[in-house]
Formats: sequence, structure tokens, C-alpha cells
Amino acid sequence: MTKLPSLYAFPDSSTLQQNLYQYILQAQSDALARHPKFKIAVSGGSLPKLLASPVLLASRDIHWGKWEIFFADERAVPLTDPDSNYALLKQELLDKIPKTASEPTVHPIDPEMLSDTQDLADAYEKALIGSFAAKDSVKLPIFDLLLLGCGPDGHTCSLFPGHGLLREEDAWVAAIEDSPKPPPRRITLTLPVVTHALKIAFVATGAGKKEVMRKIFDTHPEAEGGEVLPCALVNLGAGDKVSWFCDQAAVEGVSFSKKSSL
Ligand SMILES: O=C(O)[C@H](O)[C@@H](O)[C@H](O)[C@H](O)COP(=O)(O)O
Repeated sequence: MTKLPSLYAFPDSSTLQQNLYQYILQAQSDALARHPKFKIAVSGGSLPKLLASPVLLASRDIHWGKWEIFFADERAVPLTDPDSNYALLKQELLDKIPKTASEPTVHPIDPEMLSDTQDLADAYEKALIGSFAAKDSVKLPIFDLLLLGCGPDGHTCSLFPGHGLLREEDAWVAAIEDSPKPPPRRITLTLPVVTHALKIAFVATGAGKKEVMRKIFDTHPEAEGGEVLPCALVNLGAGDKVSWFCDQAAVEGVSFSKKSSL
């Protein structure tokens, strides 16, 4: 039997943040029991703000110095640009980490490579190889945790519905020049890297997500050979390694049976 993702719906964002914090804490302790670093990747969008909860920032159980943070996707813009996911994470989370704590290792894109997105993606893949292992010794990197968003069209990272990048099998990091969500030039982790992670958390809030949530959880285009949305491809590929942290508004009308209020 296929193992299904978990879908949690919380009454408000502070309860969601509390539960996301507990989940991250567990992922951190699982990871640090296996190796010295907690290797994660994060998206842009609304995720960094929800991630940076007061409970997470005040916690003495978060070992920031052992965190190694990559970007699940990044826009090909300077690191100080308002469109940069790095700038967003810095503003929402990194700058708020208590000064008394050790600093996490953060892997931004190389701002010298912005003129060619393929070079940018290749350089980012090299950073992954440096942290995980050479590509000839491991088929794919294994992140301890991915923290992802879900777009209203069902995209995640910079993997968009119907895009050829969804079929990428070799690259760990791919370039995209025609992102339908601006800005168009980006890099992204590929689908095999996403589904290979040990844990994957999606965070989706607000009524603007309810239509796509119904499509992701309550329709099964794969059964008829139809087009499957990128977020649903992650559910299919990673099964019970996936947990969705949502509010009530985002899951209104979703009838998926593993829905839980935790
Ligand atoms: O760089 C990006 O554009 C993001 O990484 C993107 O994948 C985001 O996570 C989704 O668009 C959801 O965004 P919201 O959470 O803001 O809806």
C-alpha cells in the first residue's frame, strides 16, 4: 500500500508555528544523532516568516551552529535584491537569531555568476557536492529536512506545472529561465533531490490555497495519465516522509482522509 503524506490543519498561525517548531526539533535531533550537521533547504515566499516563530527563536534546544542551510530555490538576482530568497531569509530569520547563539552555515548563491543561470546552478550544485558527497559516490544528496511552500498553481521550489524541468533526472540543481512566477530567471533543487530528502514539510496558509489543496489531495490525475501538479508529485514520490502544515482556510473543502488536527 502506498504510504500517504500527513496533512495537519491548525486553527491559527501561532498554533501552526508551535507544531512546526516541534517537528523541526525532532528532525534536528534525528539528524544530529546521525551526523554532525543538520542539513536543510528552505523556500522563499511566505515560509521564512512562518518559520521564524518566537518559539523557535527563543528556544535553547535549537543548535544553530549545527544548522547548514541551503536554498530550495533562488532567484538569479543580487543577494541584496528585494526578490532574493537569501535576503528574505536573512531579514526574517537569520538576523533574528540571538547574538549569543552560534551562527548557522548558510549557502547563498554565488552573486558573481548571475549572468548565466546554468553556471549559477552548476556552482550551487558544487556547493551541495561539497557538503554531501561527490556525485559519483552518491546518486543524490539526502537532506535532513526540506521546508517548502506551495504556490496557488501547485508549484514548489521553482518546479512549475507542466514544465520540462519536472523530468530532470541527472542534475541536483537546475536553471530555469522562464519561471511563470516572476522573476523568470532562477535555480531550483530538482524533483529527485526533493523526494530523496528524509523529511519534507510544506507550509500552506490562507484561503488562496484551498483550490490547489483540493487538486493536490482530492484528485488523482496520475490514475488517468493526466498532468500531476509539482506538489502532488512530491507527495507521490516521498509519501509518508511528507507533512503539510496548513491553516483551516487552506484546507477548507479538502476531504483527504489523513487530515488531522494534531
Ligand atoms: O522563490 C520562490 O518563489 C519560492 O520559493 C516559491 O516556491 C514559494 O515557496 C511558493 O511560491 C509559495 O509561496 P507562498 O508561500 O508565498 O505562497
